[in-house]
Amino acid sequence: MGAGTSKNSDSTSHGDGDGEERDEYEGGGQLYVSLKMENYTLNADLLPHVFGSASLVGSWDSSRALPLERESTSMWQLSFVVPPNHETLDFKFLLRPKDSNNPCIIEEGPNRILSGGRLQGDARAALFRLNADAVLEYRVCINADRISPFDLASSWRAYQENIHPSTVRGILDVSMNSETCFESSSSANLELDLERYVVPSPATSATSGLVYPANLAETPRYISARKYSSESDFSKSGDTGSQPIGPTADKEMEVKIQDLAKVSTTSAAVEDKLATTASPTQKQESHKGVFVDRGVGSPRLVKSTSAGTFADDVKLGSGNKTAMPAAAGAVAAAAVADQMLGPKEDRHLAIVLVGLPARGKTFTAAKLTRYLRWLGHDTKHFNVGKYRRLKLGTNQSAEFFRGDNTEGIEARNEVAALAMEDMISWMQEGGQVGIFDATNSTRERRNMLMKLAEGNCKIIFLETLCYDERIIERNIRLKVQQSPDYAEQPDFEAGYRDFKRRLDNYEKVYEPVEEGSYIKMIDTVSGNGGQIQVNNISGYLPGRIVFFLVNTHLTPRPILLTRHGESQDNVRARIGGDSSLSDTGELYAKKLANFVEKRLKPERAASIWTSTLHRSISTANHIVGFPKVQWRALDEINAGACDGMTYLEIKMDMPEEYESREKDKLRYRYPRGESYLDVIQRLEPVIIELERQRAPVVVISHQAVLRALYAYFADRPLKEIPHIEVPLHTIIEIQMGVTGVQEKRYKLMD
Ligand SMILES: Nc1ncnc2c1ncn2[C@@H]1O[C@H](COP(=O)(O)OP(=O)(O)O)[C@@H](O)[C@H]1O
Ligand SMILES: O=P(O)(O)OC[C@H]1O[C@@](CO)(OP(=O)(O)O)[C@@H](O)[C@@H]1O
Repeated sequence: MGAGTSKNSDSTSHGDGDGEERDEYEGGGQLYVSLKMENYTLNADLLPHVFGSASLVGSWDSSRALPLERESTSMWQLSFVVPPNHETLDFKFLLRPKDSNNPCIIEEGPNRILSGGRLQGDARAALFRLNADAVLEYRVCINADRISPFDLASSWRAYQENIHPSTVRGILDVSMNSETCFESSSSANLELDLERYVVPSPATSATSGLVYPANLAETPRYISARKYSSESDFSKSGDTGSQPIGPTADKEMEVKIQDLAKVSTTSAAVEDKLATTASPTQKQESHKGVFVDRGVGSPRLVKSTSAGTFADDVKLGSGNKTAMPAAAGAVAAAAVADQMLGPKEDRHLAIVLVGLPARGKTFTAAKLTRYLRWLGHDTKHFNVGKYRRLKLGTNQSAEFFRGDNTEGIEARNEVAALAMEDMISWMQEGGQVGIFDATNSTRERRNMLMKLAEGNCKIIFLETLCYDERIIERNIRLKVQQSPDYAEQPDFEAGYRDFKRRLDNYEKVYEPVEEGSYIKMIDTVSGNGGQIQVNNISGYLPGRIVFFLVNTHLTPRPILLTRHGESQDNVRARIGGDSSLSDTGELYAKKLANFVEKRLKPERAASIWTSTLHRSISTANHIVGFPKVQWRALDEINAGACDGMTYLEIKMDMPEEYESREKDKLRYRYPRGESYLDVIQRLEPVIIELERQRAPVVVISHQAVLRALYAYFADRPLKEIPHIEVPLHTIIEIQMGVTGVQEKRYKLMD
């Protein structure tokens, strides 16, 4: 943190403290409430919560109580900030059973009262009556610290210590203005109805939340466009155009999909074609389940046809199938690091999902694919369900999935082998990471896959386990709604019953992964953090994948992306620089503050992230009540020798530079500056942090940076990034949720 201008707070924990400094921070102070509960007799089924009189803690509605987060095996904690002029806060702890059918258990005794920033009474224990004979006791520790905005920012900084935000020109790198610091001019005031400002999102917007992610996975090779019939997955998902729907939909696949309206071939022809794609050997071996206990990372991997030279291998994004481009020597360092420096077997990596149905495998596969592609790793998602539907149709009942249905097992193994063969062929052409998405729930199936992969790629199993019945129930319902398997089942309840039976069939034969290299995600979406277990994982890319998975979760929250208000340099059409806002930009800053206040009011906590440049920091100036964090990583693309010039000046004075950039804007690096690929690499920690945050975040940054960030959420290919439209004075709201990402745009100024 910058200059230590904070005043020390007077702790009022447990009602201690004389309160003489009560008014010290009035008008500027905050009350930082920190709650801890400790109990050594582990009862994982009861989750500590707090509820009380303020809406922040649910207005005495136990269903809206705030959960405490697990800090260690025995300790739970929660911190929140109460506005400076808060009224008395009455609250109580409660234990919420994991099984929602059981009632909450509210602590015994009177309400706890926090008044004028002081806690009344000294109850250091919370007693919960489980039944007539049993009482569960938690040790509690409550701190209510009146602190200056600077202290609050400082504690925020401590919490964020792994972010390394920078300090610039004496401005605190983390700050918080707690009171309105601008006169609300009528022109800056927003109408209360935010919907008025909604503008349409582009056709390529972030819509994964609306599309079942399996539909966006790879389509089997060798199916010529003619072979698509109206029975295919694409027609099920509502696509009738010449391209599959959704942002990632098979953009680079060899098969071009024609206008479905013009295609008359039947699904039988597709089946027929699919049936002939498996090699005879593969067909014979597909379900034998020969046990190949070879672990992973077979030295034979280097035999892959594409494992020849580095230049042959490197493909930045899935668009460029040639060797390294000449464009100004630009290279996405991380995208090639493992290929150049890492172990050879990392060149082709298969992440093989394992798990019962409705455990988030396809969701996780799609998300991981998006992340790795964005980083520049050539990655494809192979969904065996999609292969099955294309080969066998969508109307397989639960019986088909019985563990003793030999025909069903054979058919399922066959489509799995087909998908695996496609994946390996693609890797041999230079593909780097294949995400193989199926239940793969028996050892026999996994052995078959390991055998197919032998000498071709390294396999890491990624098992998703979930023991939270409420989440499983929610997932089942989502699946019945979303999966093409039930697209033709008009009766939801009938679909639901069938899916439950399918699940039972899988459960009977399920064998958790214990072999080879694996990552297990255990209850990672239950809200308590869950666990990630890893076994025999090494290498650059696997490490990165684990780190990504550790940080992602499903807590719904919005991420608001906006450029700074118009700057003086924008008016003069000069790039880069560090100018202040124009009058129009100032007005936007005020409107933005209004917008943020209105939009995020219902949210419990949020933070504002800016770059370290004036125009970004000033755009956040009027936003009050939320911590602000400056990130150097959010600074605009560094235009190096061209900084401060207009595009016309560059064209006239540095024509070669201008032309190089025109030719390959993604890879072009300004002399002594950056390329878009450089920007993407430096934004990776920002993406991880955005994934990790559970509260809303407002990112006020710059055109190039926002193009890169937006591309991650909207799953846009690398090559499109420098051309994505990110207009001034527009807010792109990315809603992260249990079905994926959705986008909404607001334009605040005409
Ligand atoms: N790690 C996870 N554990 C449990 N549920 C998850 C996880 N990740 C995502 N989900 C939820 O599971 C829902 C269904 O996921 P899906 O990927 O279709 O399941 P599967 O492929 O395992 O059948 C998703 O919409 C998401 O809300
Ligand atoms: O990559 P291009 O299309 O040049 O866009 C990036 C440019 O956008 C600008 C405006 O022209 O960003 P900013 O949002 O910071 O104002 C320049 O500073 C920056 O160099």
